[in-house]
Amino acid sequence: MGLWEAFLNWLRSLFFKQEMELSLIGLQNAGKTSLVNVIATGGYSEDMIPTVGFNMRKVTKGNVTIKLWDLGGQPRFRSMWERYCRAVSAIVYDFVFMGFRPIRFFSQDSMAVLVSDISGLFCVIKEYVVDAADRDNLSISKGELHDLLSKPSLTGIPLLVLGNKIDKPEALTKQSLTDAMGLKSITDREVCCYMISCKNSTNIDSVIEWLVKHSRSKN
Ligand SMILES: Nc1nc2c(ncn2[C@@H]2O[C@H](COP(=O)(O)OP(=O)(O)OP(=O)(O)O)[C@@H](O)[C@H]2O)c(=O)[nH]1
Ligand SMILES: [Mg+2]
Repeated sequence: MGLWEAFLNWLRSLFFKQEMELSLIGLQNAGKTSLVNVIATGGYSEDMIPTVGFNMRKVTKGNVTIKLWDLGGQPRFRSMWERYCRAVSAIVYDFVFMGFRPIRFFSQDSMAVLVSDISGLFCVIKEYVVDAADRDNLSISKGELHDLLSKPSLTGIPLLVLGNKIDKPEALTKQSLTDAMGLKSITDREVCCYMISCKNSTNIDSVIEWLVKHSRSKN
């Protein structure tokens, strides 16, 4: 960035403070709190405590202040997702890719692992990964997102879908994620998808850029 441009940005920041409010949702263990940490401080830890209820954190990037609602992903906290998504500038839906290398139906089996996180019965459902029943669970997972988006209170709110943990070899491709979650069928709002790794800070810049772009003027 040239000196002149930096000066202009500084001048702009004095007069045009931007702010945005963001809800981070997704299944337990998806990496939501890790993403908040990476955005806020660049720090990453393997040793995380599941979020109970929610945490709120304010992060400032340039002249943009981002208020992040980091919601718990465990089943008992999911009923509050809608409440915390109302009136925010954008929804970020965070996915986890983990588990085992499936034998068949690569993307679906991987997503079935994701579904197992919804149920909170990871060990039990893990055994169904290559079973046809898991494909039913995949549609439940997809249903979670589409169900949330169908709430009238969330009409038109832009959606950023993040496929996290792409550092893992079993991670889905962006195309598989898009297909598996039926993202193409969402036509009533802006939808964007990035594949990220909090661990390696992959594509975190793009996420921040998207957030800053979607912030709104305070004055
Ligand atoms: N390999 C890998 N692990 C990650 C990544 N991001 C997060 N994790 C790990 O995933 C686990 C869960 O991360 P959290 O950030 O606590 O997940 P969460 O979505 O906040 O979970 P809840 O608060 O229960 O909803 C931790 O062990 C993290 O270290 C990543 O990019 N790659
Ligand atoms: Mg958390």
